[in-house]
Amino acid sequence: MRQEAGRVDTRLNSRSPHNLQSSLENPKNALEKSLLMEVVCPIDSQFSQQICLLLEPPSSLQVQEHFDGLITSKQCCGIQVKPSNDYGKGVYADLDFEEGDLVLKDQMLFGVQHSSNKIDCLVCSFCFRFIGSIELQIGRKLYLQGLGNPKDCFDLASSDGSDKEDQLEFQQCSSTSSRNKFQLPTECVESLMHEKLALPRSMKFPLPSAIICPGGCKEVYYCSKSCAQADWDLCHSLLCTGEDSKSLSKKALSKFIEHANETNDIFLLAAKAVCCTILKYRKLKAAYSKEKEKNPISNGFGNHSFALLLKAWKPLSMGYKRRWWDCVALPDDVDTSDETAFRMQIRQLAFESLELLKAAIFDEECSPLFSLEVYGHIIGMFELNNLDLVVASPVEDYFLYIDDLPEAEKKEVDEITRPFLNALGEDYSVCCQGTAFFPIQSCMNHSCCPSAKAFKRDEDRDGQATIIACRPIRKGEEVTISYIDEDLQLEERQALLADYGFRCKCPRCTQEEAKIQ
Ligand SMILES: C[S@@+](CC[C@H](N)C(=O)[O-])C[C@H]1O[C@@H](n2cnc3c(N)ncnc32)[C@H](O)[C@@H]1O
Repeated sequence: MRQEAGRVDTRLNSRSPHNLQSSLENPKNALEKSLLMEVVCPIDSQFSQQICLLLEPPSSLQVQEHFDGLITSKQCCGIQVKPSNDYGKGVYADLDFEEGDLVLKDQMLFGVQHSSNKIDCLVCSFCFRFIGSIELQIGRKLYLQGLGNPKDCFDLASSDGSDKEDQLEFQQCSSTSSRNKFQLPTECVESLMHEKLALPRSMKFPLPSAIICPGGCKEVYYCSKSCAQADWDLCHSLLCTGEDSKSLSKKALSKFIEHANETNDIFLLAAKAVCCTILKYRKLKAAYSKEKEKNPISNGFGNHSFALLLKAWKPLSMGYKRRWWDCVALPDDVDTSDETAFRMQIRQLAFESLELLKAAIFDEECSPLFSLEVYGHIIGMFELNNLDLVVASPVEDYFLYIDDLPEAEKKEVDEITRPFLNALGEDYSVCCQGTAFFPIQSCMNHSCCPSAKAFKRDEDRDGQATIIACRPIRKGEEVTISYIDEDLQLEERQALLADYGFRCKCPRCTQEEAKIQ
């Protein structure tokens, strides 16, 4: 689903699988070469009962209780999640909203920045706020573009920004290609990145210092110690490739990450969901064991391990799910006659990813999470519910500010900043882009004449989803958004919505269909 940002272009639908097509064989060729075999995951048959229980849709009462609790804890007053009339659950207004009102600010459950976007923007890996400084953002981007290698070629050495001179170290990158038309001397780019060179008026756009990962992986950075800790506790302790990683094998983990970067970063998101459930399970188990020690005769659970796993899984159980290979949209360049082969390839790709993840973080007590069935449903949940993650760039703000300065002042400043703007070229305004799952927003149903839209305002500077009323919404009315570009013609809209598994019957579609008949 799309999320729009105030000053930047409409984002594309995150359903188009990142790098997926290039990583797959032509389905017809694959079928002819008999590359496609029905992969078998032994965990699927070994834990079939537990898997059914994990994937069982929650009852209306469980949905109501879960979301009432979530809405209260997040203080998202004004809305309710409840069973919708026709299709599962939906979001309803609990008070009147006027056009332009904020309906919901939703904190993501899991999010990732696209790997291809990491060269352009250095953001906090937990809240997705831009970090460092304007100089670091520009210098790092030009440096990495100069190297032509977007893959984490830099290393922030200082954790608190206290020793700025030593803040950046560089790992060797081999490629020398460049996207820049206007090259700047290497020393100049390095000075900027090391924050030895200050750009005029950049202090007007202060950013939080970059904090390194507590596990020492040098691959993720944060805007604060609290974000670093929260991410560590949520999932990163198992996904960190640094010295303090809690994974089984850092080498296996690196292989999993490499595979995801080369094929589809939705696997990184699925890994976060698996890790989060495992870590929650371990916490619940520790609390349960402590309680048992204090009170040995208490009854507790029968099969307590699985009951604890179900509890840890609860936030994920609430998301609408189908198997990824059943719901992923058929790419335009795949013929419908090749659909079966294409879906088999997607299943095979998910299995490859799962095997790599298993080698890195398998936990026997959480075995059902490593079944292809559960892994496929987690990815399918992201495929059907995710919103584009968009955060506007402060570098764009900076250059717009310079452009708006009074003429004389602008001339003076522009002399210094122009070479950097020219070197960045059209990419100067690239925003942070990724994909994220938002627990409350993901309950919103679609309409081609929606009452609200996902729209980032100027003040929205992190990865939270912002839902704004696009017309008055009365108390009790359903809050709907459009999953697609609603300016498209009826049949194009219906074709895109078919990928979500339904034909839209909103008043607009009904009226337009009636006109045709
Ligand atoms: C993002 S979820 C929305 C919440 C969902 N109703 C639930 O129960 O969790 C998207 C799914 O909801 C259903 N859905 C959303 N809007 C719909 C509509 N206008 N007509 C029919 N089904 C819809 C489809 O199954 C779709 O794949």
